[in-house]
Amino acid sequence: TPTPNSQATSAAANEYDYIVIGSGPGGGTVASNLARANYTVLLLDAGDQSTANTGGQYPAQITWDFFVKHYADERQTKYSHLTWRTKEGAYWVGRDNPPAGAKLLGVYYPRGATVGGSSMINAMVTFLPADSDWTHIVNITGDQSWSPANMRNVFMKIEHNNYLPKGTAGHGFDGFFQTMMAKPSSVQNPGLAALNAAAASFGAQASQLTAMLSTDPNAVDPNRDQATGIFGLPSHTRSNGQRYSSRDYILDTINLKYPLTLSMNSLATRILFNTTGCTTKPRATGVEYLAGKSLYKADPRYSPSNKGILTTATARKEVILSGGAFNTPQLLMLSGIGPPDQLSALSIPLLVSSPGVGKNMQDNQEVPTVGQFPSAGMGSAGGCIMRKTPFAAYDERDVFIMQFPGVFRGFWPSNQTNTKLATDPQGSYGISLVKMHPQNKAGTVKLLSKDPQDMPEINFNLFKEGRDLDMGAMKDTVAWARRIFAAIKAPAGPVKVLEPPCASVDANGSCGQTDEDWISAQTFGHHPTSTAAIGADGDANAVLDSRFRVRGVGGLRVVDASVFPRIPGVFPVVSTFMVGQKGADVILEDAGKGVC
Ligand SMILES: Cc1cc2nc3c(=O)[nH]c(=O)nc-3n(C[C@H](O)[C@H](O)[C@H](O)COP(=O)(O)OP(=O)(O)OC[C@H]3O[C@@H](n4cnc5c(N)ncnc54)[C@H](O)[C@@H]3O)c2cc1C
Repeated sequence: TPTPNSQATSAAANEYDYIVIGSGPGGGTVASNLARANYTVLLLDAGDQSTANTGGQYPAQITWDFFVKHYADERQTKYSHLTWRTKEGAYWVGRDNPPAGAKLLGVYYPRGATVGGSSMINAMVTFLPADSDWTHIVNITGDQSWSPANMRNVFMKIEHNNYLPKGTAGHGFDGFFQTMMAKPSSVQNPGLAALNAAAASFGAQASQLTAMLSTDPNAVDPNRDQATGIFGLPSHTRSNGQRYSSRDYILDTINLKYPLTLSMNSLATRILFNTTGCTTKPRATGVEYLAGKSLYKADPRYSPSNKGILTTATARKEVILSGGAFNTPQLLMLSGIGPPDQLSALSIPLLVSSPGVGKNMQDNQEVPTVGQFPSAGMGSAGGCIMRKTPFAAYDERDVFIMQFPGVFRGFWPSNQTNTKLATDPQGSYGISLVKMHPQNKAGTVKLLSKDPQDMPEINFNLFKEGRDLDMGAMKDTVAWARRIFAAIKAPAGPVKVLEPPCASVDANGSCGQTDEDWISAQTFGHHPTSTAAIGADGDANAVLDSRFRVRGVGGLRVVDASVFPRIPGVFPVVSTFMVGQKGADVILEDAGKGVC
């Protein structure tokens, strides 16, 4: 455990140049960079430095268990892996016939709550967004520093590439963010059969497969966002495959004796303001937090007797909020910045009317198409597939696909007690689609109480907006996956398609409305973004300006996955590390200018 750096605490106790709340890819990067510029920084995280990461599981030591809604109506009850709390206090997962007296919690949605945030529990896929995601920010704000070319420079600045020859265009080799892409030496069935069928669907030959699986999807290429087919899959790992997260960057910064103080087990509860600190608007002056372990109710180890010790810290310059897409809007609202109706309903004094806080939430929707091979096989080929469907919103590729033995149906607590929960038969194989560029921006994070230890209500309101495009692309890809399975012949095949279930598939592989109902019930996600978004001057829903400043106050910025007006690409983590870097750069540019 690192000890606070002696330089960090200056004359006044608990007073720093900057205070950063949350140590994920956004906050961990911004805090480390500010400290590396020799400013004193306090980094608060509600979690600690436990290392219980067993790959794929979500251990209590490092995870917050959120339970979310996909819909506000009865469609919510159709998901087959709903989580319930039994009378005895255990988790029970399933849809039908829960134990008598069990209470429906919702759809399990884990988040990393530890030093390193969700970059400690995520799947580490490192996939740059489309250029148009950056151009969108330029278009709405006029800030050219968000141009795709400049954001590529930001990526090159942070990246420490471990898989390409040094000097490869568009990549960085001297940054902190470790990336790696394994190149397959051999591909075996059943993955080989699935990939060969996929390659053929793009008009490619089986002999090209190994080369395609080694193709860098993050290469700088003007046609990248149109390119479809099979690619390699980079991850944020070291050259030996070990996870690299913002925790590593934070600990390196501390070990190098930069003035970064890491305060773990510290749940921020409110941002403190001097209401006339910037003459006409309030100025953030510090943070109130509860010191103690497992204080948030999403922490599976929470106990009502955990009250914590109320503590304050002062920021001489600025406070940076990086709690992630659920907790950043919660903390803004607890601090009086948010939709006036919600705050007044909970008697929270309104500091700034900001109706966009907790709105605009987006997620990349996933769903597997499940086939059953005649014999079980473990041969996995890795890599990924990109498609462009007729429903592409921005005339760019719009669906990402992974395929592997076994089936990924989303998340549920591993310590659940339903012994009858269906398991997949031998030979099951999932072709999992991830819908990128979702058009639905109707997700919300709303306060349920003014108690900072409570979880907010999280509702993705799926398919409420842009249904034709989002659902159209997902249905189109399910039909494509059925065609892939149908193309696999002996000896690897034939493959029986189990899901989505269908009595009568049409010639194209579609099951029409039945597919639509299945997708609507069984889709899931884990990339929430955009709940405190950057937007144009004059847009009432723009919580931030293009320099991450919270509108209506001085001395407060948001730097995390909440800031994106549009969810970036198919996997948000690399974009969030980039935002951490960009955030630190603009804060340092502004450091001499005063915060008002
Ligand atoms: C299971 C899973 C798999 C994923 N897989 C991928 C993937 O393969 N590729 C990809 O690109 N993305 C993936 N993601 C998403 C990605 O990890 C996130 O988008 C990213 O980590 C968001 O970074 P962030 O800084 O916004 O917030 P987070 O990483 O969520 O970090 C927020 C931090 O803030 C702390 N915090 C919150 N509230 C408070 C408070 N009040 N006081 C103090 N501390 C607080 C939390 O403890 C946490 O450490 C995955 C996410 C999950 C959960």
